[in-house]
Amino acid sequence: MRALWNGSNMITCGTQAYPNPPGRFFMHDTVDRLSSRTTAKSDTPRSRTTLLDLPRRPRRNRKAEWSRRMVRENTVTVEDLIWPIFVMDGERDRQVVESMPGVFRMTVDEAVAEAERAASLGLPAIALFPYTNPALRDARGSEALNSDNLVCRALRAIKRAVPEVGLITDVALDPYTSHGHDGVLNGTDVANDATVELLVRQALVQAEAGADVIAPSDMMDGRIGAIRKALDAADRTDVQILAYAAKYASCFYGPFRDAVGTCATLIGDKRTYQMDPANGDEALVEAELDVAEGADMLMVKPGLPYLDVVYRLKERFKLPTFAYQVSGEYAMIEAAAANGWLDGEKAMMESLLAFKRAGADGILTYFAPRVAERLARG
Ligand SMILES: NCC(=O)CCC(=O)O
Ligand SMILES: [Mg+2]
Repeated sequence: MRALWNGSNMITCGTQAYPNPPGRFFMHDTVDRLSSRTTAKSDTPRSRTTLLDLPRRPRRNRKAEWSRRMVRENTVTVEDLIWPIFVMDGERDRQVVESMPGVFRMTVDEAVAEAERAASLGLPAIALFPYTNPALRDARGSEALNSDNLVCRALRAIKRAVPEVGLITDVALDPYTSHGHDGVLNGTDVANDATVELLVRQALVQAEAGADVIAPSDMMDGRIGAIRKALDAADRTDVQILAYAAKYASCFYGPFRDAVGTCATLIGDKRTYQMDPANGDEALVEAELDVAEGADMLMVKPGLPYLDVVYRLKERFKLPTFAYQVSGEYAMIEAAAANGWLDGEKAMMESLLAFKRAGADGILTYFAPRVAERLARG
C-alpha cells in the first residue's frame, strides 16, 4: 500500500484517508502513527526510514545481482536463434544491404563460410533467402522451380560442408516474380489455388536439394496441407514444416525487400493475402488451419509489434512457436544506435528477451551471430 499526499490536508493510504495538518506534508511521526510496528522499530535508525507497513516488497528480490539472476524467469540462449542469410550469384563476394547495417548479401561460397561460423557458434539453424537475378524473374516465378536455382545450390553446398546446421527455406514466389507478389496473378489478384500448385513444386525442389524445414511465407489458403501431402507422397515425411501462420501485411519488411530486390519490382501491396495488422483473433483461425493441415511449428511475423499474437498462439496450440524479428525491426535498432539515441547492444538483447517472455521458442533474427558471439564471451 502506498501513502500519497492528495493535495489537500489529508493523507490517503489505500482506501483510507487520514488528517494531516495544513502546511505539513508526510512527516515521519504522522506515518509512524499509521504503522502497527512503530514502537519496536522506532528504536533503530533503520526503522526511521521504514515509512510504510508493507508485507510485500517486490524490490527485495531485486536487491542484488545474484538475487536477480536467481529469480530470473527467461533467458536468451544460442539455441533460441535462427539466422536469416541472403544469398546472391557470383563468387567470393558480398554486398552491403544499405538499409540493414551489418547485413550482407553473399555468394554461396561465403554463405558456406557463414554456415560454418553458425555451427561453431552453436546456432541451430539458418534460413536462406535469395536475391534472384532480375533477368530470371518472370510473371510466374519460374526460377523458383529450377532445381539448380540459387537457393538449391546454397542448400547443397551448405549441407555438404556443415550437415549439423538445420536449413530452413522460404516457400513463396516473391523473390522470383517480375511483379514482386508471392504468387501468380489473375488480373490484379494473386490467384490462391494456382499459386499453391507452384508452391508445392517449389517445396519439393527445396526438399530434394537438402532443406530440412520448409517455411511457407506466402499466406495462401491451404498451402500447408498441400505441401505436407506432396512431401509425404514423395517419401519426405521427415521434412518439417514451419508455417508462417500469422504473417501480417507490414511496413516493417521494407529493408528485406531492399535485400532481395523486390522493392523495385513490387506492384501494389500484399493486403489481400497477408493479414491486417488490426487483427488478433484472425491469427488463431490462421494457425488453427495450419496446425490441422500438418504444420510442425508456427511463426509470427513481424515480431516485436506482434508479441500479443506470439503469446496467444503459444498458449493455444502449445507447438514450437517462432517469431521473426524482421528487417525493419533490425533497422530501427541499428539506426537509433548509429545516431547515439539507443544503446544498440542493450536494445538487441532486451528485444530478444521480450520474445522469450512472450512465449517464443525461438527467434529469426539478423542479430543471431552477434548475439551468439556475445553469449559465448559470457
Ligand atoms: N519472407 C520474408 C519477409 O517477407 C520479410 C522478412 C524481413 O523483413 O526481415
Ligand atoms: Mg493461412
